[in-house]
Amino acid sequence: MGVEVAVEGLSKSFGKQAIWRDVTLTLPSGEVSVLLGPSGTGKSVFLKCLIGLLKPEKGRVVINGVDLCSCPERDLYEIRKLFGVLFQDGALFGSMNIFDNVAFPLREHTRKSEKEVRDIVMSKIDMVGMLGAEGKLPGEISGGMRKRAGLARALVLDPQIILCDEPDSGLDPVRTAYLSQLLIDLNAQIDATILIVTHNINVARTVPDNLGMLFRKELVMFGPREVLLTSEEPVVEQFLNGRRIGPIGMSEEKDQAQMAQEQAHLDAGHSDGSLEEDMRGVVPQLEPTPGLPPRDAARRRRQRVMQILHTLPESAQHGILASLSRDDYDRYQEWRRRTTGMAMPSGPGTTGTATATREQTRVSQELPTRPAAGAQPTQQIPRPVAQSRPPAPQQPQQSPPMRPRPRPWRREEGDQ
Ligand SMILES: Nc1ncnc2c1ncn2[C@@H]1O[C@H](COP(=O)(O)OP(=O)(O)OP(=O)(O)O)[C@@H](O)[C@H]1O
Repeated sequence: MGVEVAVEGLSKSFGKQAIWRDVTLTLPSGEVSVLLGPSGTGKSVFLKCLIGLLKPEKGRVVINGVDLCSCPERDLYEIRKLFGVLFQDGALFGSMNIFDNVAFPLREHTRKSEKEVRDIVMSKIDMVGMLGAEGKLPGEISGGMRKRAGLARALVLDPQIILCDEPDSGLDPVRTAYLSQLLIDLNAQIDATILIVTHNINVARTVPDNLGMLFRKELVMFGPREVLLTSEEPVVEQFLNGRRIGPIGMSEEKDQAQMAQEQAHLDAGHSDGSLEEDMRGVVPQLEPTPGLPPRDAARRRRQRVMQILHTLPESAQHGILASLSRDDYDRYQEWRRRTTGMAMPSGPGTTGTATATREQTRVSQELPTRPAAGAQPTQQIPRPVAQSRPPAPQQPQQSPPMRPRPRPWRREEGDQ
């Protein structure tokens, strides 16, 4: 299983330029997380700090009890072996064929025989669906194939943590969808902790268990995907919908005068370049391809999130509950009544949602029989960014009864 990555109070600057400060988040073991953020907010810098390529001024990155920011070089070397990194451009050696590119880390860092190297390399090339292309040079294959070759190379040392820097950059929407599926399939097969940095909204909506965003040199939020996907923070709404109207400008931030000018332009009936449709809301998460094992991380994550459900904003609770089957909902309801004496918010629990899977049918055995000691949200709860709004209710018993939001993805009767 992948390992947890705990980031505590991390701050990074280059000279006088602060990139971000006081970033705290946890990548839960084996789960898939996505980090969003406008260009230049320091997402790539964050990945480099996680792997110890850049040194932050403050804070800790703790993996297996070792702080990468302060440990001796030899410990850092060992910890780095846990990582596989997919760089933005694939970072393949142009003069080597795909086989040799993928074999490179094995030949550099292990003493495996050529027979062993061949077996491992071919299995990873197979995993990313590139059998037959191993003799080609990077210049002879498409951008999407280069990404997959880069992924095969990232996998070759059996990493427990995989970092992907904009895996979709330069790919068309269809290739991006295939790559998203590949990442979920990989997670099902190897249960590695995965962090993806991207601007791609479809990837953000459909791939991760957890979702976060960097903006204005801060981590705006990080937590279960439903929190960000249902957030009303202006920066999140603007980013997910790709609007010009909002706090993000061409050079990251705008001043009030520019915001007023753009609003007047919109009020005058001009388009701001976005679609009418609101891209917020929880849509079904990708499932592993049929025939692959279910994702263990999804089961663990469900259990974890159900324990912190009452601490999440109401709209996120709706999104989470809506994805449960009736049985799962009833089971959780019973557990909650038994352990807290509180009733669940009303709403979901109809059978056969689109996210009800063979795995979800097992959840009834998996929900906790008692709350985990000191169960806390593992991540930050959203903070107001550009505008403040009343805080979401923290205790379910204080919440008004919830009405389920429309669930366009709910399965029709008769669907499998
Ligand atoms: N080694 C470096 N030395 C000085 N400044 C750097 C260095 N690396 C990155 N930066 C600066 O840090 C800032 C954040 O860069 P980064 O590449 O992390 O942004 P990003 O969010 O990944 O952007 P994009 O989405 O466009 O890829 C930029 O202003 C960049 O110029």
